[in-house]
Amino acid sequence: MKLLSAQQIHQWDAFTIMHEPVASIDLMERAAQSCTDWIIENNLHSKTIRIFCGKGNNGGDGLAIARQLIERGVNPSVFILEFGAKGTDDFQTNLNRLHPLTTEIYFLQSEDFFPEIQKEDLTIDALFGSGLNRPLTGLSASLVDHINNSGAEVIAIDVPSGMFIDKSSLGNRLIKATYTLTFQSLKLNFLLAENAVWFGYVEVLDIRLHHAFLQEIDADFNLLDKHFISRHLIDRKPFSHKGTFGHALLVAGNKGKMGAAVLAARSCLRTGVGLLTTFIPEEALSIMQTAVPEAMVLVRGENPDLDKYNTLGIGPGLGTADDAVSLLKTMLEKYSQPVVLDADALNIISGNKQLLKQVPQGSVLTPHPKEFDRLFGESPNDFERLQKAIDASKEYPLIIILKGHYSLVAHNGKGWFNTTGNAGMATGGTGDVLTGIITSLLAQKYTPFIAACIGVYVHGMAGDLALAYQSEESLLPSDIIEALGTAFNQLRS
Ligand SMILES: NC(=O)C1=CN([C@@H]2O[C@H](COP(=O)(O)OP(=O)(O)OC[C@H]3O[C@@H](n4cnc5c(N)ncnc54)[C@H](OP(=O)(O)O)[C@@H]3O)[C@@H](O)[C@H]2O)[C@@H](O)CC1
Ligand SMILES: [K+]
Repeated sequence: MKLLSAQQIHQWDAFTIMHEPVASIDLMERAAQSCTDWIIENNLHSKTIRIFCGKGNNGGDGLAIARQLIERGVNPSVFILEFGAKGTDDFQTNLNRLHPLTTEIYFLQSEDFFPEIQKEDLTIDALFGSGLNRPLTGLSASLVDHINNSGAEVIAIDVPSGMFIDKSSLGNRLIKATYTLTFQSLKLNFLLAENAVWFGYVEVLDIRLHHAFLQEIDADFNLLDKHFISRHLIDRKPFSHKGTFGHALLVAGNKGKMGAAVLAARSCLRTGVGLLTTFIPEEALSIMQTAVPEAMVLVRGENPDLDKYNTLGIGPGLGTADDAVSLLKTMLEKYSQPVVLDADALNIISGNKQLLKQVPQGSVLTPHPKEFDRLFGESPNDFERLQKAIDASKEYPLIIILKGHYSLVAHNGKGWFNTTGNAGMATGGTGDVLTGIITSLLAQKYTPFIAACIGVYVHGMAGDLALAYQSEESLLPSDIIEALGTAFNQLRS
């Protein structure tokens, strides 16, 4: 699923108007109707409702919602923010349609006109939508403060006012929404942690924009979906044998950090690798052989023939001491197939940036935001970090997974967001599980990009499935590993 920029969203609107065809005012009516229906279905219409409108089409939506609520026996009051601009045509038409039905329409020319809002009221924010082109100031900003300070629940129409769709809103004056009803599809702004406190619960309302438009446009960002993942799973043929599914070498673990190696080994095996060898410190031999009897073990100091392996997974629990640094250097010098680099492997590279150039083409890096910043430099906000990940995927022939609530797979200058997973997964060890999964997929000869996509998706999906018998508090990385089987079964069904 493509994620569109603000400009593309306006083009989609125009495309639908031309090709359905539908009049612009009727498309607004449809959008407003989906909001009105949602408000009634969720039983929010019994509250005192105050609708705040700008004079663009977002405000037009607000006016249409007001009329539709009146037609359903609800009596909202409407407040129109006067900020000098002339209303759009559809705003004006809806204002004309509303006038005969109510006297509760007020124009806000200064703060003196702001209405009192009780905590128990419901406010609808239709001030600014995707047409926002600069941060809010003056009267608009004061109105946003007034609404936020009331403590009343807020439904933001399309986007919380003050929030940009496709650039950072950090430091902007923003409506703090309880719910955001956004039209047709998720947008980039809803995928970033820095915006999460402002948009509340997000519901995507289908307003039947023309699907043909999506085939025509090129999007920089996409959402991974189940269909895409299922389509790329390779069948396990009846006559296959363990050699068919590759041999992975997992370079992981150090004193006090063998748990990371064990988790990565177990998730690698549960993802279907044919053979797994772990390359661990000698003193941890019995830990690994006991915890993961399915894995073979080589101990550090031995000199493995790397050509035997279809891929390497390097990093979980490795540490960053000198022995780990020289081990990573040797691996990168000797091995030329795509590998997975995580955790301490990334931290070592941050301290030895020249190593980045030695990482084999097609390798998958899985940094969390802090690791990413150490590798590629700090960013003032989430949008810039995202852009840096995209830029790095152009500069280096690598796949970069920027981990987060919606992890981003950056490849060849484009980004794919993962949609599975939950807050319970924000705990130590889940990254090791992901490394094991992707290492396994690479060994099975998935292309690195597909391995990264399937990896993040199935990892999050297993985390979601594990919530059937765990809570977000109690979820452990081992539960994710246990649920991998169900996740793969569901993806193949
Ligand atoms: N596409 C769809 O799917 C559908 C979209 N629909 C709806 O249309 C909405 C988009 O409407 P829109 O384009 O008229 O823009 P909107 O956000 O109302 O802003 C209005 C004007 O405000 C101005 N302005 C900007 N920043 C400002 C600031 N800081 N302070 C003060 N003024 C500022 C700027 O004008 P300017 O001042 O730059 O001339 C801008 O043009 C969309 O979110 C959705 O609700 C549905 O009805 C149908 C289906
Ligand atoms: K809004």
